[in-house]
Amino acid sequence: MSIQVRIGHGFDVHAFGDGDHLMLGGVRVPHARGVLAHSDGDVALHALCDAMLGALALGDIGKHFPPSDERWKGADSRAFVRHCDALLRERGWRVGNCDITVVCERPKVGPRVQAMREAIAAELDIAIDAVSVKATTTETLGFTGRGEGIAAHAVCLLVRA
Ligand SMILES: Nc1ccn([C@@H]2O[C@H](COP(=O)(O)O)[C@@H](O)[C@H]2O)c(=O)n1
Ligand SMILES: C[C@@]1(CO)OP(=O)(O)OP(=O)(O)OC[C@H]1O
Repeated sequence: MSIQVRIGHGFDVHAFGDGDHLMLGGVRVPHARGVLAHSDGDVALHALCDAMLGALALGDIGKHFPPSDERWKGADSRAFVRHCDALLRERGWRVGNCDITVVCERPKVGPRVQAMREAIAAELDIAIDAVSVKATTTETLGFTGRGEGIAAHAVCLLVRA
């Protein structure tokens, strides 16, 4: 009998830099800082991509979208998610559910969670109740606690498409 589920994990970090907004979970979030990144720096979607790729041992986001490639400069990270989803689907899989945790002191993520879930569910063409987005601070500890950057963890379960 063939395996019917696969699991993947992803983790990403971006340092804060100049700017007036973040892209987070495919949603524009006004903020006093931006992030330093080659693409739009959407840490939540980058972690999700790594979880999707990891579930099928397809490498990581940097392998598929090298930072040395000018095509990805300022890229909308939703395109990375779509590409990863296409890779899964052409192999007979889709995301069954995913769970993302954003780690930062600011901005407050809670008010934008629903919009992020909707954006991600739309990209993956799955039900919104299969997409979880959560947030936590690190109680002022570490680089996130000092407000130097933002991190995200993601896990996803793949099921047969
Ligand atoms: N950037 C963040 C961080 C946290 N939240 C919400 O606040 C709750 C409490 O956070 P703790 O780190 O003290 O556990 C958390 O459960 C989140 O709902 C947030 O919205 N944005
Ligand atoms: C997304 C890519 C695209 O070039 O660059 P960044 O936006 O810097 O993001 P990172 O999380 O470091 O992943 C590496 C790259 O694939």
